[in-house]
Amino acid sequence: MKSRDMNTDWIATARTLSEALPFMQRYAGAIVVVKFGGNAMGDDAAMAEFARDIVLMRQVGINPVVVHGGGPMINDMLTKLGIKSEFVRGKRVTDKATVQVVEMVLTGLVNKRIVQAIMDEGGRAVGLSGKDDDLMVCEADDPELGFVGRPVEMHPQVLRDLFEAGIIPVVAPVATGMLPNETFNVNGDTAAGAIAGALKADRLLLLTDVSGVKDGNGEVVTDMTPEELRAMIDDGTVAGGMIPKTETALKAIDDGVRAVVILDGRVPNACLLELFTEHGAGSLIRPKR
Ligand SMILES: Nc1ncnc2c1ncn2[C@@H]1O[C@H](COP(=O)(O)OP(=O)(O)O)[C@@H](O)[C@H]1O
Ligand SMILES: CC(=O)N[C@@H](CCC(=O)OP(=O)(O)O)C(=O)O
Repeated sequence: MKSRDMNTDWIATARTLSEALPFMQRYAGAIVVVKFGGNAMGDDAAMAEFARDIVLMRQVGINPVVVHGGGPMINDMLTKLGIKSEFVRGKRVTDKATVQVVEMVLTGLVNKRIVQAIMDEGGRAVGLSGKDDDLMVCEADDPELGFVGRPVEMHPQVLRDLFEAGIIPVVAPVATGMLPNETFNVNGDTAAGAIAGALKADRLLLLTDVSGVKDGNGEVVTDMTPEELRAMIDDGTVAGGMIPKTETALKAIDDGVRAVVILDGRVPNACLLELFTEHGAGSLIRPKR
């Protein structure tokens, strides 16, 4: 197995290592689900850095699960194939031809790129989709959206088995249905939330291409309750791709996830900054204590 020296740049970003250690101890044994959005992925160097963070999380005793997106990569392939695509409320309208491309791109190109990056950084990763071991079973979300799935049944034991074996699961948001041969395209945020909820995860980190949830003045709200976030969705402050993300956050908290963070995945060491520093990163959503 290939192995590289552990990168410790983030320690320079964290104020001191002594600041990070208590957080590392606090999170030992924790389940952290990380949604890695297509817009947050960046180039090979950024991918390697993300993978290094995930491997470091595992090395300090966290059980990370990576759930990825890949919207821009699906767009590229659909364009090459001359298939038009549109989004309604942040979700891709998905016909039969589109769902085939989605499965091909997400479970093939994108999933394996992330698995390989984690392996290159000295971790152990296994890629799967919602179809594997029936991890995520869906039904149609909305007739207007075609083969877009809403998770209705989760079987997360396969993820616990992988934790036990020291393996980092990397999940593509493609799912099976209740009927034979059904395939559903699931929004990556929705899939990450369903997985985090099924595992009652300690943290759900939603990595995206903005620094957090912004208020009407464009300022990132660093700490909010589910009720405050609901109000921002209802008054239209939250729009586009941020809608499924924030709806996911609210549902995940309802399902028993302790806290959700929406943060900029393009920032170096974003996950480590959030988990292992006092100030954290992005927008933290958690119930009032
Ligand atoms: N209130 C808001 N705060 C932050 N971003 C918002 C807000 N409302 C809409 N957005 C948009 O949501 C986008 C994030 O969603 P999306 O592009 O689907 O991300 P990803 O590909 O990472 O899942 C941001 O780039 C931004 O343009
Ligand atoms: C139903 C739906 O919209 N599915 C998404 C799945 C990928 C995804 O969520 O990618 P990002 O996280 O990069 O946006 C899509 O087809 O684009």
